Amino acid sequence: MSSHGDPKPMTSRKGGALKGVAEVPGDKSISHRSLIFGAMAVGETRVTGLLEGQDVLDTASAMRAFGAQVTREDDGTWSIHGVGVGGFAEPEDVLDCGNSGTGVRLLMGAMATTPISVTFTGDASLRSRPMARVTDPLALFGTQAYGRAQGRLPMTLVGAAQPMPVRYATPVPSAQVKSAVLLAGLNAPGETVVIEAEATRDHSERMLAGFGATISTEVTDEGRVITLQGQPELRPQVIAVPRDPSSAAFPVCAALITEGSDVLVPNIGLNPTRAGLFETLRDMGADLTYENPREEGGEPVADLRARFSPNMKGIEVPPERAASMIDEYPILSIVAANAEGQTVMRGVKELRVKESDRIAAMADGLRLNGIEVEDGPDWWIVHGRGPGGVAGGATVATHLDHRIAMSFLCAGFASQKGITIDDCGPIATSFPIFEPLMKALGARLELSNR
Ligand SMILES: O=C(O)C1=C[C@@H](OP(=O)(O)O)[C@@H](O)[C@H](O)C1
Ligand SMILES: C=C(OP(=O)(O)O)C(=O)O
Repeated sequence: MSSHGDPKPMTSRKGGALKGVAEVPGDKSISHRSLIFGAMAVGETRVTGLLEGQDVLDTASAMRAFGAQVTREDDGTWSIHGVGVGGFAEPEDVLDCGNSGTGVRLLMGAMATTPISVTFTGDASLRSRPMARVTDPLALFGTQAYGRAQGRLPMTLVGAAQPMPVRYATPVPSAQVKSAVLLAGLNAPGETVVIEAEATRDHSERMLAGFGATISTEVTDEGRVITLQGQPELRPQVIAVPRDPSSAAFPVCAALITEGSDVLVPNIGLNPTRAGLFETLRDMGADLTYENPREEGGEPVADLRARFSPNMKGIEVPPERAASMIDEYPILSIVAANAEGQTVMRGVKELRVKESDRIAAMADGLRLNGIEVEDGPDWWIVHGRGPGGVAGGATVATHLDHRIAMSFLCAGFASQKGITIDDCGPIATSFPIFEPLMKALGARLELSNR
């Protein structure tokens, strides 16, 4: 939904320690994929723990527009009656994917090899993001795309009537691009191959195998070579969505920087393609432990315990770790501001094409609140001032970006004068219970008057 209400400024302030158990919502990436793969299976897929954030709800609406039956039961279980690979109907209206890059790019892939026309749009943030990274490889299947200049939404895609399978090496490290090509490959005869030089989150590969597709990954000199056999019949699944490590990052990091804190964040997936932030925090000297480590649904899972860590040191984040923590750099930079010394983040130009230019948005907000930041096209350096070193006192522009909003609210808990963000509305895209969850830990958050 691109209709976004009036901006809602919010202020966070230093209160007491954060304490308690933080039960964060379901994983956003796995939630989108549960709905999309469920809609492409034949029969009923049942999903528990689905993230009911706006991004995922917009994908649910899109699946209904494609002809799948998607319902939510009173106990919170979601039921998807799929139409099968190649079975999508042509939506009668424009598909509004709201704020969600994952939603729009995966949906483009999913319809690209079915002969229907679909027009996609989104909010002001999504309309400014690059789509050619997806429509270029989809053109190899025979899909046509007509959008605004520089491949911007709104954009109409005409699915290929006689798709050819594709072999494609992704030029950017992006699970969205990889997944779009694999989804398109589902309805192309023969083998579709995606090659990625750097490993990105592998939820599509794992879930497609679970739905009965023939898919394999081989690690070669070129990188990861993923091969999918086209035109499978996908079998419906029962899916328990694990909790989102990208959402867990907020209570974890808030606890590390807020004096006296001790927070348990149970049941977080530690898939190595997602867990880079937690390794980085431990490298900085964070008191972050993995309790009760176990396997669930084939994924490593643990309860994260984060305690106030007054001795954290800035580090050079290994660039090869970037893809496994790409959404976590904004909150990492807040931890970096509360650590001693420089934190250097390189190889992160993808941050410039997220919901906002995240390097610019974080650098601007940190500088306004008393922290020195240097930045270049694909790198930035935060000069930490140690525990409690963020002065605060300024209002930060969040640019329709949920992660910028949550990061600065967490910064406020450990700041001297508090921090105001111009709009907390976008938080509902990925973490609709952020405010009550943080307040239950003892955080001071209040809607501010304009
Ligand atoms: O595939 C996914 O579910 C996602 C992939 C990442 O985007 P890119 O593929 O653009 O890096 C990430 O930033 C996004 O939040 C979710
Ligand atoms: C980049 C993100 O999401 P998307 O690309 O789906 O909008 C995110 O959630 O941080």
